[in-house]
Amino acid sequence: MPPILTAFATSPDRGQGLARDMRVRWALEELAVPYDVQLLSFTEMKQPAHLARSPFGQIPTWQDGGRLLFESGAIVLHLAEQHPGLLPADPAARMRAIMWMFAALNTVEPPIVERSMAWVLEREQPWYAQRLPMLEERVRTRLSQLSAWLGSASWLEGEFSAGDLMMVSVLLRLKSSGLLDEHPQVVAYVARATQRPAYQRAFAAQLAVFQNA
Ligand SMILES: N[C@@H](CCC(=O)N[C@@H](CSCc1ccc([N+](=O)[O-])cc1)C(=O)NCC(=O)O)C(=O)O
Repeated sequence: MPPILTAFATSPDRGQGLARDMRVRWALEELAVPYDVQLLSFTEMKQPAHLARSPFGQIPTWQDGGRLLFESGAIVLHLAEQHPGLLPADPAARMRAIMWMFAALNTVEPPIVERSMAWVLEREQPWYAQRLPMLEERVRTRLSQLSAWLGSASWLEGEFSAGDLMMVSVLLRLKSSGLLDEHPQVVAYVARATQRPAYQRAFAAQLAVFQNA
């Protein structure tokens, strides 16, 4: 029985690949690991059967035989440890690639999500107009720092790794914000990654869910 990834039955992003199952799908395609998808409604995600998979009632989760994981970062790391292709063999280089996964999730993603969620939840509030510049400045700071590190390099550390996959997955949430466009080297980095055939296959698969919903 193939491993099972859980995902939204009807993604709120209309198939634009912003839900966090997308980064796991991308890793699976890069590693050529076959998998099935179990689509869940918002209601199903809060039922005991799914809470047993994710205590937070979220997607994605990963079930492979007796192994059960939640957290997209943990799932991608597990897959990258189990299959060659997303982490270097050299221990020092491997740790640097994993370091960039943490940087994506712990340093770059938080201001991006905070800005995005403020729009979703606070845009009608009187303080939103005053708060937005501060939120955007925090995102700009990380984009500037990332751009400075990248320079004209193709990837964060030589070869494409799970660190790049996670970083680009995080940056894509800025796709419609205009903030990325202020950093041409970051724009080129994201474009380079999303032109990868594995990304294209993963994107098409999750878009098909929305189109067939
Ligand atoms: N840290 C966890 C976070 C998982 C998570 O946020 N899951 C979201 C879906 S991806 C987050 C997401 C949702 C929608 C968009 N969008 O653009 O529409 C983008 C990202 C979820 O299950 N939400 C339902 C809930 O919390 O009840 C991980 O990385 O796996």
